[in-house]
Amino acid sequence: MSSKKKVCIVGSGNWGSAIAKIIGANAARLDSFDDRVTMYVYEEMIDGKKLTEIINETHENVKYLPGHKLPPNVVAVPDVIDAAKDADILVFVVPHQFITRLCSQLLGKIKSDAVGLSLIKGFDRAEGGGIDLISHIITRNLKIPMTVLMGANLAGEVAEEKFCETTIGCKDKVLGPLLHALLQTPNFRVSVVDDVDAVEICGALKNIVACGAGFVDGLGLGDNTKAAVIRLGLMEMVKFTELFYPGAKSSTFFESCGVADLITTCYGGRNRKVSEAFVKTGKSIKDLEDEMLNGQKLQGPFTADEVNYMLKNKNMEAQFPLFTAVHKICIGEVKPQQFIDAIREHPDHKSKL
Ligand SMILES: NC(=O)C1=CN([C@@H]2O[C@H](COP(=O)(O)OP(=O)(O)OC[C@H]3O[C@@H](n4cnc5c(N)ncnc54)[C@H](O)[C@@H]3O)[C@@H](O)[C@H]2O)C=CC1
Ligand SMILES: O=C(CO)COP(=O)(O)O
Repeated sequence: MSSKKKVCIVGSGNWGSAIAKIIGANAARLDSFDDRVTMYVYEEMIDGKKLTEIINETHENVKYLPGHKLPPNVVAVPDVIDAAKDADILVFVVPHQFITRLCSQLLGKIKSDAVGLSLIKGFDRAEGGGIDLISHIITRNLKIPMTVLMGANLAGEVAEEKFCETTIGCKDKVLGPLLHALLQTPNFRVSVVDDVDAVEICGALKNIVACGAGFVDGLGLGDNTKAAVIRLGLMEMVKFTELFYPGAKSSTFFESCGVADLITTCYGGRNRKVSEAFVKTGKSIKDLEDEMLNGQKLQGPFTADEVNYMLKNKNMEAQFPLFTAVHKICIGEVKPQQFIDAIREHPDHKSKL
């Protein structure tokens, strides 16, 4: 890598724009980074004008993070290859359903010694009936080493610079401090751990639990019920990680990427909000996503589907009743009113004497 690292943010949605505020300001402030940060923007027209032009003229992503100025050194680029080709550090932050296509566009077009940081929460289906981590997909497709950043980070609050924490998963002792410097601010406190896969798995799975929390709210059940759903969801997250990714550290669940992200998403996230409306209105998740999120994308229902694909193939649905119920409710196979019945006999309720 060259001495001043060039950074490209691949994505410009709600979280992509919030993190661009931090990365842009730190890159301008710190000698280790090139001032100019490119941001790949999936082009769309807003009131007859290109979103990239609006961002470059007003320094505001008026669609996905209105009301917040991006640093002027963050440059919106509509072509992902132009945005990424010179970068030493690629920060991936698109809804997970778009990553495979983006990788195929970038293949062979980026620096061979570039490194990646994924902020993407989700999985994809793998051949053979399992699932793939998004960072593994990127490494396999682009042949670059990957790190991840996950945490209790609702984008709007991060953009407002309210105090919070986050977790970077990185095994490399040189790269870890560099990424820490690129991301940390007085109000965005970064811990770096080496349990990379577990950090990412936490970030993906909590979105399924958040849908369950939304069902609880839609059904008018109380805080105790939501706490039970959060706890049972956490137990399933731990079991899933232990079974399918052995070697993960239990301490990772106590980082921001674990229990803290689970809590914030189950109270303030989009998956919770849309799942509540799903119960109250009877409309489909897709229609509600379109109506309520102005182009932002839900990750929870897709993630529940991907996880269920694997659990079903392994005949293990019964061991994960909460993940399974959330999926079946999202696809309309089970009524939301049956959610509590689905977790009433949870395997975690057996006597532990
Ligand atoms: N929003 C949040 O509070 C947080 C989100 N995340 C994660 O970050 C990732 C990205 O989320 P957000 O930035 O919030 O995105 P978002 O939910 O705002 O999604 C909209 C973005 O998707 C882009 N898009 C739409 N169609 C596309 C296509 N065909 N190809 C490529 N891009 C397309 C849009 O241009 C826009 O940039 C997700 O995995 C999410 O779970 C993580 C932490 C916080
Ligand atoms: O991941 C998030 C907060 O850390 C955002 O969650 P939602 O996608 O449910 O808004």
